[in-house]
Amino acid sequence: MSAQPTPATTTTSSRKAVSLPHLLDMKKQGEKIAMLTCYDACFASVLDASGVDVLLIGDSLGMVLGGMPSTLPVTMEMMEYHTRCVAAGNKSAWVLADMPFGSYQESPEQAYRNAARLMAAGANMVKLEGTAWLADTVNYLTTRDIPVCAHLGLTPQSVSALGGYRVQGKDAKAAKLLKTNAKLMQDSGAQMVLFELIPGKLGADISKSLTVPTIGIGAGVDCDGQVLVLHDMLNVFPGKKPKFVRNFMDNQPSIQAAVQAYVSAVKGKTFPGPEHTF
Ligand SMILES: Nc1nc(=O)c2c([nH]1)NC[C@@H]1CN(c3ccc(C(=O)N[C@@H](CCC(=O)O)C(=O)O)cc3)CN21
Ligand SMILES: CC(C)C(=O)C(=O)O
Ligand SMILES: [Mg+2]
Repeated sequence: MSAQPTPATTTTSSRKAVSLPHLLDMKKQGEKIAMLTCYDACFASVLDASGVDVLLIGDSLGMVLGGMPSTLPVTMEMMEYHTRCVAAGNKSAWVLADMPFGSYQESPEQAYRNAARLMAAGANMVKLEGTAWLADTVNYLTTRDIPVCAHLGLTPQSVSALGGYRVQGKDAKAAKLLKTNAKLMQDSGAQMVLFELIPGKLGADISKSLTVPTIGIGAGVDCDGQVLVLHDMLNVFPGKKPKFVRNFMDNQPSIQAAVQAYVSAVKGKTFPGPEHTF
C-alpha cells in the first residue's frame, strides 16, 4: 500500500469505531467515557472528531430544539428523524437514542417494535427510563440483540409522579433501592446504566458494584462516564442552569475547543467537581 498523507491537524477522526467491548474495556482500564447529547449531522461530525465517545440523541431535544415544557410531547417520529441526522454525520462514535415517553412502557413487544425503528434509523443502542418494572423489557430487547442503556435516578419522563426535577436516592432506603434496581438492569441484560441526579457517593458505590459501565449526569465524578446536554455545556440553553452543568465555552475560542475541553475534563476527572455534585 502507498503511504497515506499525514493529517494537517491531530484529531481522533480516524479512531476505530467505538463498540460495546470497547466501552466495557474502558471501564476495566479506568478510562472515563465522554458522552454528549447530539441532535444533528453537523454537531455529530464535530463531536465525533473531538473525541466524544458516545452521542446521545436525548429526548431532551423536545425542550432544547422544540422549546417544549418537558420531554413528554416528544414522539417516535422526532426521535427517528434526529437519530438519522446524527448517524449521517457520525463516523466512529457510539450512537445512543432515547426511547420517547409512551413508546415502551406498555409492553416488551411495544418496546421492541419502537426500538427497532431507532436501530434502523442508525442507533447502536437505545435508552429507556424506569425502575424494577423495566427489567422484563430490558431482557426482551437484549435477548433479541438490541443493546440497552437503562436510565435510573431522576427520570424526566416521570416528572409529574416524582414532583419535579429533584435529586433521587437521598435517604438510605431510596439509595439501597436504586442500587438493587441498577443490579437488576445489569442482570436483565443492560450493557450500560445511566444515573441522573443522585448523590455522588451513591454514584461511586453503584459504579463499583456493576461490571457494565455507568454514566452520570449530576451523579459525581466516580461514574465510569459523564453526559451533559450539549446546549447546556455550550451555554446556549436559556434559563437557570442545573447545578451539575459547567459552561465549557468559558475561555474557549470555538465550539470545537469547548467540546475538546469537555472530553479532556471528563477523561482527566476534573469534571464534575464537588460544586457540580450532590
Ligand atoms: N437543557 C436540558 N438539560 C438537562 O439536563 C435536561 C433537559 N434539558 N431536559 C430533560 C432533563 C431535565 N433535567 C433537569 C432539569 C432541572 C434540574 C434542576 O434544576 N435540578 C436542581 C436540583 C434540585 C434538588 O436539589 O433536588 C439543581 O439545582 O440542579 C435537574 C435536571 C435534566 N434534563
Ligand atoms: C440528560 C440525558 C441523560 C437525557 O436523557 C436526554 O438528554 O434526554
Ligand atoms: Mg432523555
